Amino acid sequence: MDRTRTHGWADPVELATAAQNTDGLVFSRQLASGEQGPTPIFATLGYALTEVDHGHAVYVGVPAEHLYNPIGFVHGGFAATMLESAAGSAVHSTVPAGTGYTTLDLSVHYLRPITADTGPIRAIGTLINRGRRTALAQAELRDPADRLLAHATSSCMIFPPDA
Ligand SMILES: CC(C)(COP(=O)(O)OP(=O)(O)OC[C@H]1O[C@@H](n2cnc3c(N)ncnc32)[C@H](O)[C@@H]1OP(=O)(O)O)[C@@H](O)C(=O)NCCC(=O)NCCSC(=O)Cc1ccccc1
Repeated sequence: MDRTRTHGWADPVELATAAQNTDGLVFSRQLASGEQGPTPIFATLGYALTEVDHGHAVYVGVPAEHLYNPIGFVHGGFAATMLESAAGSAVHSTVPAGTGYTTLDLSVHYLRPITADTGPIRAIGTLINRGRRTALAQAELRDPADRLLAHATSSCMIFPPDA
């Protein structure tokens, strides 16, 4: 083996405790500023939350060799993971402190291959509908030329404090 990569991350239990006790938009902004994290999955794959507002979130990732599948390009799981994060954060930004949420489904369309030459990619998540118990969001994955690489829709379950 001649290729290696090292990375670090924050204690996931401390992160989850902070997430549960903090307003979703405030916590997401803390992740984006670096006040919280790095989140283990973000650090492991190499992407980060860069921008968040109510119902809107942007992640930036750098496709690289460590993300390749055995057939010569970036594994579809990387795109799906970034899209799930973006859609999930769009929902998370709308939940008050003490309210949990989790992804119920993720439907991904892969439109263009991603390689180490693609450059930094952005996953832009947008809230479509927010009910009391479920929320629907979408996310677009775009390359530096703003071409659509992949698209996802995702629904989330919301857990109010008394649920
Ligand atoms: C090819 C197609 C599926 C269909 O295309 P269509 O809808 O008919 O549209 P069109 O043909 O117009 O192409 C659109 C644009 O794409 C470009 N392009 C196409 N092919 C190539 C190429 N070979 N190389 C470079 N570029 C290529 C093409 O030039 C065009 O760009 P342009 O407008 O000229 O600038 C396309 O949607 C696609 O590649 N999606 C991404 C699929 C994907 O990444 N899946 C996830 C990873 S799989 C995985 O990990 C699973 C696994 C796990 C473990 C182990 C093993 C496996």
